[in-house]
Amino acid sequence: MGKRTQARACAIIVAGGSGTRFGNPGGKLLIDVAGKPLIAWTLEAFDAAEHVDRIVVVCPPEKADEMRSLAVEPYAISTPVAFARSGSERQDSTRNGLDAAGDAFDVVLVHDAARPLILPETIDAAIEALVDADDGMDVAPEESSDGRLLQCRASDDCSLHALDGVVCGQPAVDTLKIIDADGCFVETPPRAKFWTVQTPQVFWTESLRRAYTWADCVGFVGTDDSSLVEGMGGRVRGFESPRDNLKVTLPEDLAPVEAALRERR
Ligand SMILES: Nc1ccn([C@@H]2O[C@H](COP(=O)(O)OP(=O)(O)OP(=O)(O)O)[C@@H](O)[C@H]2O)c(=O)n1
Ligand SMILES: C[C@](O)(CO)[C@H](O)COP(=O)(O)O
Repeated sequence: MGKRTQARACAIIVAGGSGTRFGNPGGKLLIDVAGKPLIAWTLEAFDAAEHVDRIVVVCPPEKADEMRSLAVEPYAISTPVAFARSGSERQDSTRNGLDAAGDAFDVVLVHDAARPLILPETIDAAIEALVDADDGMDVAPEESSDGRLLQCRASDDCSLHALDGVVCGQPAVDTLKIIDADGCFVETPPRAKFWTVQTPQVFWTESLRRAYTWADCVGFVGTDDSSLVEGMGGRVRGFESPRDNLKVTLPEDLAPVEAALRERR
């Protein structure tokens, strides 16, 4: 039984990047931000989320002890935390985290360790949005316009759920441009067709597993996990969440993140 829903949920916190664009030699996830290691803020948010039953931190094996002693143990995190080995691409890290999650969880959430402003209530609400989408669902077979199966009744190859995943993000607010090889603008597509998305990205475990199997078969590499589920023909919806869920990517990202965390304290 989950802490509050009937769905058991495991959070996969991907923390295996090198932080090249941030530029700190030891990486960015253990730097002090508003009095705590950056990743400790992220872990505390998942610990405080009522629906998260387990946390898997995916990082280089030689960093796991340091992460545990600096960012887990000092913060009295009560949700069980396990560690898994990261891979060379983010997608490899998620795959390893998914393997480490095991078979006991109905739902998995993939979250960038580098997004410490995530709120427990956003995490819980995103899980509820996925689970509640099944209420009163019609599981009649449904096909997309190009004939891919989106949803069906009982079969090994398709989901019994209304949605395969929900992804935190927002409808785009800026005007978007398509560029040519010289970097010149060639088109301004209608903004209403776009969302910008972040993490957490929440999936039924079996849907994300099938998506990773599909991606391995066809050699698909995406910049987020949702793109694998979309690619296999799954149904994913955006979950509108606070805009301040910034990823610490560049050095200048630190000041607004630190200010927001200090204000929360
Ligand atoms: N092989 C990788 C690459 C990235 N990540 C994680 O994915 C998240 C998003 O990546 P990003 O913030 O872009 O981090 P880095 O890959 O570390 O940054 P850079 O590209 O500048 O090296 C981060 O929490 C990062 O640790 C990961 O677990 N494994
Ligand atoms: C998954 C992600 O956070 C969605 O916005 C993002 O794509 C990861 O960042 P990266 O720079 O592509 O690793």
